[in-house]
Amino acid sequence: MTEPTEPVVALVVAAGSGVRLGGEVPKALREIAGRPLVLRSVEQLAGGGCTHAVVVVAAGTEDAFAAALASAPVPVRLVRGGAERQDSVRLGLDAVAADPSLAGCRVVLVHDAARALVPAAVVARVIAAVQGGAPAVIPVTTVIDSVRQVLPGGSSVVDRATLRAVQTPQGFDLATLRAAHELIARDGVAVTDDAAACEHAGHSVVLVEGAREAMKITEPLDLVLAEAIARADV
Ligand SMILES: Nc1ccn([C@@H]2O[C@H](COP(=O)(O)OP(=O)(O)OP(=O)(O)O)[C@@H](O)[C@H]2O)c(=O)n1
Ligand SMILES: C[C@](O)(CO)[C@H](O)COP(=O)(O)O
Repeated sequence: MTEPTEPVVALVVAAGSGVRLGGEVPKALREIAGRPLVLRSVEQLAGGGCTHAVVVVAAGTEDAFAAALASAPVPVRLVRGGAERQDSVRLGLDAVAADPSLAGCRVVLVHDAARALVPAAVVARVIAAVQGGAPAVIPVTTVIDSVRQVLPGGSSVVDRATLRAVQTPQGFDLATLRAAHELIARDGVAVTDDAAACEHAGHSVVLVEGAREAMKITEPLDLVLAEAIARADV
């Protein structure tokens, strides 16, 4: 008899409002070439090896998200989010831990719905690194532009060779990430991503190669670019 496959859960945070993008609907429901960002994200995560998705959404948007995700390739559970991204992640993690159908899950990937074009190969790299024993894994890209640090006294060049831009999905050992989120909540620490929560808890972070297509759709120009990438099937 074959062993049942261990669940690999994609925790997709989609409870933001997308103020910088503008528009009437939540950003994750905006479409690229006819398909909502949130659906594209779940499809890419499934393509890379995730077996289930927990999608964190704002109160009152559940029906719209359920409709947008009706054709998702893996089982999807919707969870209500919080005021800040880290609150949404923590609430999603609580739902993962409480869900009997996800019992035995050790690997969780936290992903911004806004990074809808992440290649499946990036997802697979992140999963492989966590399954290989890393407690926290993040995809990164090099920085293309020259970078300056601007301070009240003037500005100075920062050596871009030492810099990396951080993307999602970020992959974790589930118990490690839950404990890290409990700790930052207890310590009142604000983080911009989940790797930083793990570092606060004393864990080291492993970097894997990301991809430019996994850019975070944030401003109107990003949506134009994403549309072109999706139609060209880059
Ligand atoms: N309280 C929040 C805030 C953000 N997010 C999610 O975190 C991801 C990264 O956030 P960002 O892309 O900056 O989205 P918004 O916060 O929606 O953007 P804005 O700041 O322009 O309103 C998004 O997928 C967003 O939906 C979330 O789940 N819960
Ligand atoms: C998680 C993230 O996308 C990594 O780059 C980023 O930190 C999200 O930050 P935001 O402030 O919600 O845009």
